Amino acid sequence: MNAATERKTPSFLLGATTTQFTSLPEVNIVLLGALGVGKSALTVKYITKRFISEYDPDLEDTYCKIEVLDQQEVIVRLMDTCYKERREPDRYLKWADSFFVVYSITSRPTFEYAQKYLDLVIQNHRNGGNPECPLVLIGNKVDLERYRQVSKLEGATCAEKYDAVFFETTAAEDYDEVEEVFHKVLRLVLQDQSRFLSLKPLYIAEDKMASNLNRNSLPRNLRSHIIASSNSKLPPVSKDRKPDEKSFLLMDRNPKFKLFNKGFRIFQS
Ligand SMILES: Nc1nc2c(ncn2[C@@H]2O[C@H](COP(=O)(O)OP(=O)(O)OP(=O)(O)O)[C@@H](O)[C@H]2O)c(=O)[nH]1
Repeated sequence: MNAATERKTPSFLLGATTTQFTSLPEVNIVLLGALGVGKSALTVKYITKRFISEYDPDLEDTYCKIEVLDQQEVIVRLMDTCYKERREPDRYLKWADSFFVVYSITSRPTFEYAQKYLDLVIQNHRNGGNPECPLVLIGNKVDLERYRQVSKLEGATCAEKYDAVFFETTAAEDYDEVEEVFHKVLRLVLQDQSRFLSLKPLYIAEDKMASNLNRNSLPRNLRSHIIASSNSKLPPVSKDRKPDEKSFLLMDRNPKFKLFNKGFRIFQS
């Protein structure tokens, strides 16, 4: 594949590995939250501008999109976790550059559940995770205002407690709102990455890089800028993942991917 064709790759790639885009900045986002809060809906809305109404709650998927943000192309990967993920959090805790903890404003239990995820991420920060990694609390389903159980103030107060960025949004309506949430967070992550690069310029000859550079001494979100390895780009796979759900591993070999393997029904918004 030459450089010209590389740029023609579709802007949304289900679970793509992205060896061909290694010069672009990359941001990995993990979506966490209780069953049915809208993690998949927000993911698919951001990737495709469409709203899903059906889903398989037992599946985890990773999506990739080449985003143009402030005239700069950025590789954005989203890991849409399933509720079983709290059983083996290390996989996504190490992979993420930002965490979206989602609850539904129509369900107080999901708000309480969200706080368990916030605790988990904070704990990870304390145990050596990147404390600059933006933590984002999202109250979803604001289109269902009449069923609201969690006030905006409660959401904002909770976010403040965890030093998280707070948004209320809906996957069911305007795409621009969802896009804005992602863009704000991407800017935060990218600012952090560029701050690090400006502090620690790397003057390492390319041929010596792989042997001399201690990849683990860099923040996790910068490692992929230094060493291009297709396997390092793959998100770790949940042990709960069903054996036949390997679409994201197959992506490099089959660019004519199926759009979704969750059996989503998609409606144009
Ligand atoms: N009205 C409304 N419905 C939503 C919204 N987001 C998601 N839904 C619906 O809520 C249900 C659950 O959404 P999902 O996106 O599958 O939720 P999830 O958090 O991924 O759930 P799991 O995969 O089970 O963890 C689906 O029927 C969605 O169509 C929203 O913003 N507004």
